[in-house]
Amino acid sequence: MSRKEQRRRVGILGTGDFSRALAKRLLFSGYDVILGSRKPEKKAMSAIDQCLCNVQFLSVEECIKSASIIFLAVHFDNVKELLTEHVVKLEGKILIDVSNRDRPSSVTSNAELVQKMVPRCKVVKAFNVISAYAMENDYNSSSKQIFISSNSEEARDKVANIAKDMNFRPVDFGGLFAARRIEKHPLRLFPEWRGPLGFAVGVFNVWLLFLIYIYYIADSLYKWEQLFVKVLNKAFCLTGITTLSVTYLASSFATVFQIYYGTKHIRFSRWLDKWLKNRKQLGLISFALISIHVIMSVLTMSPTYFSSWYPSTAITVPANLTAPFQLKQGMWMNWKGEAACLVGIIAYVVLCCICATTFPSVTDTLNWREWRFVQSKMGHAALLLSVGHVLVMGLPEWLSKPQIIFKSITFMCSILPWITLLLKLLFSLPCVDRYVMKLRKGWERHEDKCKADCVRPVKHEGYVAIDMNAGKRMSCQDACACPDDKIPMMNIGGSDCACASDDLVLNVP
Ligand SMILES: NC(=O)C1=CN([C@@H]2O[C@H](COP(=O)(O)OP(=O)(O)OC[C@H]3O[C@@H](n4cnc5c(N)ncnc54)[C@H](OP(=O)(O)O)[C@@H]3O)[C@@H](O)[C@H]2O)C=CC1
Ligand SMILES: [Fe+3]
Repeated sequence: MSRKEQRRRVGILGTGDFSRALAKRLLFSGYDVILGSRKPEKKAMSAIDQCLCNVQFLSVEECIKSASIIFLAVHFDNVKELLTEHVVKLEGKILIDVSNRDRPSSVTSNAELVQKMVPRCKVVKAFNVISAYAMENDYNSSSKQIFISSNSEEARDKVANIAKDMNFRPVDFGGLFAARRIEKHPLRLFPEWRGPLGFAVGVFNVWLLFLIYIYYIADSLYKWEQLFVKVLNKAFCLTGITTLSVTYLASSFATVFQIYYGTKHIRFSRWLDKWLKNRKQLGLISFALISIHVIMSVLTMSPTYFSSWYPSTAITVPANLTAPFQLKQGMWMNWKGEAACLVGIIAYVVLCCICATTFPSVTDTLNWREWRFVQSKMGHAALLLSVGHVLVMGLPEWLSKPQIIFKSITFMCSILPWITLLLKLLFSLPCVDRYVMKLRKGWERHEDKCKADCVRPVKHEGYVAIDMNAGKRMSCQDACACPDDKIPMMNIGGSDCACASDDLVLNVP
C-alpha cells in the first residue's frame, strides 16, 4: 500500500447513526474507511446504505491495528468497556472523541476522561458539534465550524486537514482542556438571547400595566375588547422603542466608563460587558416588536382607531330636514397622520437595512468602517426617526395639555430615547470625540503619574513590576492602588495584578 493511501485511511469504532454518516462523508471526501465493530460478522452496511458497500468491516482490534487515525463513535458510557482491552494497541495513535454529554461540566470533559483511559494515545476532541443528519446530507457546509482540541499539535493539524477535506471549517481551540467548552456547545439553548428576551418581556409588562392604568383605571378611555389590538399595539410600540434606545445606550455607558477611568484597559463591569455583548439581540428584538406594531397599525388604519389622524367622523343632520340630504366626508388623513406615517415608514425602512446587515452573508461583504456606519450612524438615525414619529403624534397634546404630560404615553416613551440621543450628541462633539479616540488608541490619563510612581525594575515569581509596557496593558490606576510599602506588579500574561512587599522581591536585575 502506498504511503498516500495509508495517510488517507481512517478507522471508525462503532457502527451507529453517527458512525455511518461519518463513514459516508469520509468516503466521499476521498478517504479509505474501516469500521470497527464488536460483531463485524453480523453487520451488512450495504443493506442499510449502498454508498457504504466500499467500507471494510473489521473487529475493533483489527480496525485499531489498521489505521493510525481512529474516530471513537460510541456513547461515552461504553467507551471504557470498549477501550480497556486495546490500551496498548492504541499507543501513539490519534483517537478522535466525537461524544457529547447530557449535561455540561466545567470540571472535566469526556475527551479528558478518554485521555486518562489511554494516556499514550493522542486524544482529539472534534466533530461533536455536527449532527449525524448534517454530516450525511449537508454537503454545502463550508461555513459549518468544527471545533478541535488536543494536547498534541500534530494531531490537531491532522484532524483539521480531515475536516477541511470534508468541507468543514476547522477551528483550533488548543489543548484538550478546551474540550469542556466544545462539549458545552451542543447543549446550549440560545444563551445569548435569554437576558435580552427577559428584559423585553419585563419592559413590555411594565408598559402594559401603565397603559391599563391610564386607559382603564384612571380613565375609561377604551373598552376592554380593545385590549387585544388597540392597547397591545401601543405596548409593542413602547417596548420596541425602549429596547431600541437600550441597544444604543450601551455604547454611551461604555464611553462614560472609559472617560471616568481614563483608560480603555480596564475591563468593563460584568453587567456592562453583558449589555454590550447583547446589543445585537436587543436590536433584533426591538425590530421584531416594531414590526408587530407596524402590522397591527396597518391592519387597523381607520378613522375609528386613529381618530386624531383623520378629520372628525361626526355628521351633523339638520333638524328641519325635509329633502334628501347629502353630506360629503373627507376621509383623508390630516397633517399629523400623514407626517407620523412618513417618519414612521422611513424609520422602519432604515431599521430593516440595519437588520439586513446582521445576516452573515451581508456582514461578510462589509468592511469595518461600513459596518460601524450601519450599526452606529444608521442605528442612531433610526432611533431619531422613531422619536420623530412619536413626537409628531405627541407634541400637539403636550402643548395643549401640559398638566397631564406624565400621563401621555408619547412623552413617557420618549424620555429614554432622548437621553440616548443626547449622550450620543455629547460624545460626538469634536472635543469629546477627540479625547475618546485618544483613549481608544491606548493613551491613559494616569500614564505620566505611573511613569513616576510605578516603574521599579524588579521581578518576582512570574510577576513583573509595572513598567511602561505593562502599564499600557493594564490600568495604571489599579496598579498604583497598592499601599506605599508594596510594589505594584502584574503577571507575565498581563491579566493579573499583585502588590508585593520589598522583601518578597527575588531578583533585582
Ligand atoms: N447521532 C448524532 O447525531 C451525533 C452523535 N454524536 C456522538 O457520537 C457517538 C455515537 O452516537 P450514535 O452513532 O448516534 O450512537 P448509536 O447508539 O447509534 O451507535 C453507537 C455504536 O456504538 C457501538 N458500541 C460499542 N460499544 C457499545 C456498547 N457497550 N453498547 C452499545 N453500543 C456499543 C455500537 O456499534 P457495534 O455494535 O458495531 O459495536 C453502536 O452502534 C455518541 O458519543 C454521540 O454522542 C455526536 C454528534 C452527533
Ligand atoms: Fe407608531
